[in-house]
Amino acid sequence: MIVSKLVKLSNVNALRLGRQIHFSSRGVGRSVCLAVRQLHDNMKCDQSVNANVLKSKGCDGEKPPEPPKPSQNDSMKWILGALALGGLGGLAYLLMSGKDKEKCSESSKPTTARVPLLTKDIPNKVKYLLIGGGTASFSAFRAIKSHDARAQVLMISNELHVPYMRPPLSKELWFSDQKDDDKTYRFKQWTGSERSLFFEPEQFFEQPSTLMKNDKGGIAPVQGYTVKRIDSKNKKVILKEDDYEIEFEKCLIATGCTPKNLNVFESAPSHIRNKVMIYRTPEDFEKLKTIAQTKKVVTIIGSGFLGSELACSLAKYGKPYNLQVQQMYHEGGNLAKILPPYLSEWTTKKIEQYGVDVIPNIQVKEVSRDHDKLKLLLTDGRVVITDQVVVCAGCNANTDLASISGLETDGRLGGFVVNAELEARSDIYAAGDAACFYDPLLGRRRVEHHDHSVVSGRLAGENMTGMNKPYEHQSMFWSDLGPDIGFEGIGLVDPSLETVAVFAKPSKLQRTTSNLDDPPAHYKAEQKEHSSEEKPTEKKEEVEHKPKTEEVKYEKPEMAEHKWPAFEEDHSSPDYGKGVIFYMKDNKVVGILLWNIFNRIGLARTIIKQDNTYDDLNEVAKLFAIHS
Ligand SMILES: Cc1cc2nc3c(=O)[nH]c(=O)nc-3n(C[C@H](O)[C@H](O)[C@H](O)COP(=O)(O)OP(=O)(O)OC[C@H]3O[C@@H](n4cnc5c(N)ncnc54)[C@H](O)[C@@H]3O)c2cc1C
Repeated sequence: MIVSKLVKLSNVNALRLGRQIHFSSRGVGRSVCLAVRQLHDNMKCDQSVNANVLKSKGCDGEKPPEPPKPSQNDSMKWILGALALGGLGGLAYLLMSGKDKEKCSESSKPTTARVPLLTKDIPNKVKYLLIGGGTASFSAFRAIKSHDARAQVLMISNELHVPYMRPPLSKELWFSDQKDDDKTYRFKQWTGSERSLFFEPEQFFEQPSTLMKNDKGGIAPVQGYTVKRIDSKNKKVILKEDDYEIEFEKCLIATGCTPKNLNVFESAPSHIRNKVMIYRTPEDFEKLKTIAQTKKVVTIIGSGFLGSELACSLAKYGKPYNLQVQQMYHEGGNLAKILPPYLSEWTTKKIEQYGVDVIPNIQVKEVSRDHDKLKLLLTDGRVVITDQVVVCAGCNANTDLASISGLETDGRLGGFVVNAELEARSDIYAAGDAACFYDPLLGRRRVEHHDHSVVSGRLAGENMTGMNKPYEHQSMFWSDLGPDIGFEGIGLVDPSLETVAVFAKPSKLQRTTSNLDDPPAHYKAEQKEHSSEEKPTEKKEEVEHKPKTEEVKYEKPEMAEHKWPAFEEDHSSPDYGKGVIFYMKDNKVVGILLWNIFNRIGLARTIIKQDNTYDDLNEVAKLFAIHS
């Protein structure tokens, strides 16, 4: 039976070309097959152009509270805190720390203190220095350690956590059974086993004060400190807190990015700003969870990955609390900057079925306070009342230290400009969200995805040990939206490019089974440096590191287990259950999105790497076994 449909393209202004491709399938109902070829305008709809940055951790939407300054007072507080732990000075410590709590009752700031409390306990000379305590930095550490077994690595982070991964913050953690006071942030992985958000437990890490004494090496995170400048000539970094200087031989900049806010909120008074947040950290997760349990309406602004994932997760999490979840954005549909318009439209309908009130094609024009709620006046004249706004409007690369350090940033893409070896200046590298790198195959790029931070961090780490390898391994990304949508992408996934798509109906059973048996490639990415193929060929001295109490891999949880509510099937619209979307440039495949198809990202990577022109993409699509 041959069933084919031509997709009705909507909101496409120029040069549209629709084409049907027919597939035969022996199974009844298995082959709604479709291919669309289109060339359309880029959707120019970034709500947050010129938006300034507002960090979310502060009380009442103000700037995040600074961790305590390293002063005599700190020492006193620390000593009193220690006494409190011993049960002797508890009251005194509580009195001191209670001051902060009072000042900032709605704050999502971390509760731990700066490590170390005084900069004198930070080594002033190290071989490897990492700026930023996120995924890219930690991946660089692993690569350095596997090539330089006794490496002593100092990591400086302005967060008060040891390194952790961010993706579960908008997905798995919302479905976890963890108790509200469990700060290990445990969640269920793909295989059903549990793990923590943190890559390694606290005891894996060295103290900064003892790092240089440990001849077996290790990594010491300096937490709650900001690097304000790099002196690239004299190879040292200068801390913002008290101008403390640290010399290095090799330095990595992996400062990530900061979520954007919107001018309409940023310019509002604090009694409005305290009901507006951005979302990036475990503290933001905690804060939003409490709001979801206690308030009536949460409004998410933004159509991208984060906004869409959070909307779906909140819709499910908030059901027992009767939470109403709204998602509004400037674009015409969810993920409009990733998906072709017809697929974005279809996804939007699905998200509505999950229980999210989606309001597309609008911006917030004005905001005011309505008793204990916010009143949003939209550009189409509508008024929306909400308890909390969560702005998910993209990210700005953290490049504050660039110009003062004589480092180039990319005016168009943002981020520190680095070459294919990820080097910005001699012995200074950049990786992760903050790096604007040269991809020899696809040109200059900046990528904000977990796997990219793993892959680029690893490459930078290897090159810091002298490997001098170019960027060759294409990273991938993924997203999960409710029970019916999961996808993985690679390369240039940009709907302003010409796209060709082939779809078939999904088989939910197969998805579940195959995922459990063979997790997709991205879950293996983090383990890759431990695999034999990645190990250096020359013999390295074996060095025992601190005991690992936990496996480091991150595996995607099985969404089917989360018992999403059953939805009415909508038979009136096409079913884009499962398919492959090719993104084309100069007749070559430069990006691939695998829609509800898993474990095939390696094949997609190979196709992009081959850099071929294809006469018939049907044949290429068949390689992905979309009907099996
Ligand atoms: C909620 C959420 C969900 C996500 N889900 C996905 C997903 O499903 N799939 C996917 O592919 N990607 C996802 N991402 C994106 C992914 O997590 C990021 O691309 C990744 O974390 C980037 O890693 P990084 O190390 O470059 O930056 P970060 O993780 O941001 O780390 C940078 C660190 O540097 C610190 N820092 C910044 N400036 C300084 C300074 N001057 N001095 C000291 N420290 C500094 C920052 O505070 C931060 O701790 C998600 C992101 C978020 C927020």
